[in-house]
Amino acid sequence: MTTFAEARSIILDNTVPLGSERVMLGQAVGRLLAEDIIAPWDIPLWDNSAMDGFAVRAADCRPGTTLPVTSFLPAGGSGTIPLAAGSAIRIMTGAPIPPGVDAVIPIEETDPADDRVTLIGPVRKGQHIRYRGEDVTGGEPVIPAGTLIRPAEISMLASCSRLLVPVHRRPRVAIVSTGDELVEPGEPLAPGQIINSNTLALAAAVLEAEADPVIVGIARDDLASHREKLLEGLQADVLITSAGVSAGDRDLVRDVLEELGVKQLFWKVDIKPGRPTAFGVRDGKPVFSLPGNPVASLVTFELFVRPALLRMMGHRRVIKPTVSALLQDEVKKKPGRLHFIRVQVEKGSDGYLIRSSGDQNTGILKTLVHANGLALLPPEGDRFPAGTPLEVILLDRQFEMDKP
Ligand SMILES: Nc1nc2c(c(=O)[nH]1)N[C@H]1C(S)=C(S)[C@@H](COP(=O)(O)OP(=O)(O)OC[C@H]3O[C@@H](n4cnc5c(N)ncnc54)[C@H](O)[C@@H]3O)O[C@H]1N2
Ligand code: MOO
Repeated sequence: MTTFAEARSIILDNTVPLGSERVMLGQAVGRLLAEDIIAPWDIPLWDNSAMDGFAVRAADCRPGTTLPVTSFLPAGGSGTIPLAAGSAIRIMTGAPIPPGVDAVIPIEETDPADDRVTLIGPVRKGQHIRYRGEDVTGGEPVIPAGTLIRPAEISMLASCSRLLVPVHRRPRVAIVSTGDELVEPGEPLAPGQIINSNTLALAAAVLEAEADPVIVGIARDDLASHREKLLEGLQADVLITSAGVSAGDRDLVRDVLEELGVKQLFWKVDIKPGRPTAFGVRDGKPVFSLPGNPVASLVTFELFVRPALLRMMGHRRVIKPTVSALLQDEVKKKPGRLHFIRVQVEKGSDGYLIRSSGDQNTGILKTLVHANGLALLPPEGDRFPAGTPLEVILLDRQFEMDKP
């Protein structure tokens, strides 16, 4: 059987970043830059004042000197009128430095009157001037391809007037749930039927990974319905199916995917939950077949699908790091498989502490609701006493935030 590490490397060996598209600057946050950005000009574009105050020639200035104020230069003023020797120009932060000026005196360091100003302290040549190009030189690479665009990158792109930003495409991720027993949430439930929670849960997981979910609907347990829905799903960049991948008589997913040209690269991974997971490709498109149990389907999304989506969006770091945490109460399992148990993580004074969030049966969804981490129980062990250090995947980091 495929090990967890093998499964993950098969998946990542078969996913590549999608091509690029151009998006409006205002929509680019959270995307991954697809090209290097080169500054088209110097930033700032001209010498300008760093303070509200007076533009002067340092050589004219001594403590106690009074200079006539000849004009006023607001930010956005053109700053082309030269400073006459022995005078001062009232200047605002951001206004261009007029010819002849070599220092700016902040208003607090002066004694201003209507049309003149008296200086209080000494003035150093060059003080409070922001020089052209001191931040960025035109032609300089300012943001490399592959960078996650945050508000800081938006600010730099705006300063370069890049209104259309080249970013990696977000994968469109088709979701097909399978099973005759499924009814959509809100519909009346006949005996034996179950509510299709996986479609919306997986769509939410896709959204949380910042990709675009495409809900295809439910494939019923017959070949025609499977063919129709799976073929529709294969039009997207990624296909995720839910259920119908274990050993049941009606588990048609893998057969129909094969018929539709999907090459299966593994089926069954040596983990719990999530053993029946299958993965394949069709013309380079990844196809994930996740188990139907709601817990197994979300855990396998976290372990296998999310890293692949991140890679497709251009992320270079795609695997959540694990943290080490001390188990607070004993847990047991059957030896043999790697288990991912749902745990509650908290921060103690000496590091992370974990305890099981409840019944670890794959059918128990509540335990996932109450969990904020998945702890790895190594295959060989069967008893993990309190105090055992375990690796934990943090599902969310809310618990690390401080309360006001
Ligand atoms: N003989 C074997 N039986 C099973 C095996 C096995 O290896 N041999 N594996 C078990 C494991 S582990 C899991 S997990 C499940 C996964 O099976 P499938 O992926 O084929 O899923 P189903 O059997 O169709 O459904 C399992 C379970 O999940 C519920 N389900 C299905 N779809 C949805 C949905 N969209 N929303 C909510 N819940 C859903 C379904 O009703 C079943 O209760 O197989 C074991 N059996
Ligand atoms: O592995 Mo199944 O995925 O236990 O529920």
